[in-house]
Amino acid sequence: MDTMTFLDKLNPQQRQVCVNEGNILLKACPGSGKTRTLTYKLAYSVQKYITSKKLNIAITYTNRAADEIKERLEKIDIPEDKVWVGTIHQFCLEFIIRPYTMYNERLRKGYHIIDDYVTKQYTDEIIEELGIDIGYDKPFEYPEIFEKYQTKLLNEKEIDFNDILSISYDLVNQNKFIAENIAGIMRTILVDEYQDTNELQYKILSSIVKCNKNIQVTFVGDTDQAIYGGLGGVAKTCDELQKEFGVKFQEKRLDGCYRTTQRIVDYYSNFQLQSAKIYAVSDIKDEKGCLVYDDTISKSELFEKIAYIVKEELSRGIPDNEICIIAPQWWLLFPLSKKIKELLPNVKFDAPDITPIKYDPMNVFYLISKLIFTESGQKIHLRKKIANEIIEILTEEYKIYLSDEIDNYKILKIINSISETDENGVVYLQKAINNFLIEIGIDLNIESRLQKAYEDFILKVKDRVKNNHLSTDIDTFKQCFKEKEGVVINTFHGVKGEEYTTVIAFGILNGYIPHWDTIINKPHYRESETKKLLYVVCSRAKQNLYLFSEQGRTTQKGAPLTSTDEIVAIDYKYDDLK
Ligand SMILES: Nc1ncnc2c1ncn2[C@@H]1O[C@H](COP(=O)(O)OP(=O)(O)OP(=O)(O)O)[C@@H](O)[C@H]1O
Repeated sequence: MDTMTFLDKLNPQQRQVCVNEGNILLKACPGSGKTRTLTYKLAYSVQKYITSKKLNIAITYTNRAADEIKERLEKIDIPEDKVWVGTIHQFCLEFIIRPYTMYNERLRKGYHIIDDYVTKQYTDEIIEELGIDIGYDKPFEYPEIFEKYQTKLLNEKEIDFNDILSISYDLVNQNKFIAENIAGIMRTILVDEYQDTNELQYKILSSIVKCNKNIQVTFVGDTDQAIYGGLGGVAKTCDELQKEFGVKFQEKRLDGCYRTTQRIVDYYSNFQLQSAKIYAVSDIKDEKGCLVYDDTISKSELFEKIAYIVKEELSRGIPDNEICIIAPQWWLLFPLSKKIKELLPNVKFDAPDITPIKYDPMNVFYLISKLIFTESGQKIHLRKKIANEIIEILTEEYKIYLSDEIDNYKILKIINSISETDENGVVYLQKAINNFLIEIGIDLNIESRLQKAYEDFILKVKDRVKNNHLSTDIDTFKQCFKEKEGVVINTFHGVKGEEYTTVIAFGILNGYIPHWDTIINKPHYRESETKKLLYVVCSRAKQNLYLFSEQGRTTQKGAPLTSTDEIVAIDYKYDDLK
């Protein structure tokens, strides 16, 4: 697509941000087109410097957001070799850790990345060994737990997600040539949801930018949506960014909300911390839609009511992927997911975390599984990329020697020749992975680190199947890798940045939102944290919003949970729930 054609799809303020050559801090309200602008800015930079080999980088907070931007870029036909889109952890792995492994003592002899599942396994073991009761505290608030955990990782040659950041920072900070090399291949760095960026992430990026002040940096976000403060997210000001990066930043804003009706905007403005009036500018701005809050429904009736709402919305012509059901935590969604599938057997559901295999593109067994469970004749380009990634992880991270004849072609040939031998997905997965490894010349009995990672992976799959009462047929496994489709079931945090015609949220109870940890340990942040999360939740809806503080849930000791104070405090004339 020609450059001008896609810029036409932006308003003048958004277009200005796209064509601006300086560094920008863009702050704006939900639905104002921040992600749209960032995507087009990326596309604009590619088109403007079409003959340049330099890369245009977009850093997103989640894998889902990265996929969304990639899809949008695909639609406007942007050459993919000029852009890179992914999370900060993927950025660090791809541009810093993998190419410069030999410059880090800890990584040099091989390493592998563990996820939060293994971290929890380790911390649970350590807590038991130490015999301490941590209550609602986070394990790493106890230095003795943290120390033992670190020793465990060192012994196992493992690194976790935090290590990815700290090792990356050490690499770019202690070896100027690494930062210079990376800076030399980049043209732009755009960061979405910047309010959730932590100090270390800013430092990694600034170490690179300081080596090439021609890199154009853009931070995009909304401080009212800063829901990861607990994980160290900091929304820096323009001055702070200038100090950190050593270059000038201009602050820019976008006005108007393209997503939502004015009624919903006015409602979620009750949770806004900064008082700036938001105007709906979409075609549906004057629609009444539906705005329901119910704090009388009992827990036992809730799932049937939600199923009824979904059915009604579908019958009114709302597409399934325009409806989402959300709750503060995954464990609240497992029983909902099971029940609603029974109640609405003909409706498709997309529950990204209620699947046997967790999305984890940095895990070699996830990548092998993806090749095993997806069609061999489709998306050949992507399959080749995954095969290359598998070779890279095995040789670079696990330091396994593969014979010269193992290339992406051979990997795909082996995977494609594996036939379905078992109806049980878990058994088939194990057999297929083992066959594959034998065929490429890897003996798990010799490669102990790979064997441990394999066992962790299979254990996690089994746990997920058991805990979520999932079916083990092969189709359930194939489903994990299908394109997103159906009514979305996700957490409040998981739908950040997304939008749906109808949002159905439940579990709005003191103890869940705000979480006990906030109520007990950080009471002074209680109001702001709760309001920010409710602001994010309600601003996902384009037209219809159903909120529930169901009755009948209790604490572990049996005390009833009450409706979240911050929503009860709102004086609003809601629609009746039919
Ligand atoms: N200029 C525009 N014309 C028409 N639609 C627009 C325009 N700008 C944005 N939109 C649409 O408005 C919706 C919200 O845009 P986007 O997701 O980029 O907002 P955002 O500011 O990133 O929101 P959030 O802060 O909630 O993540 C999208 O459907 C987008 O396509």
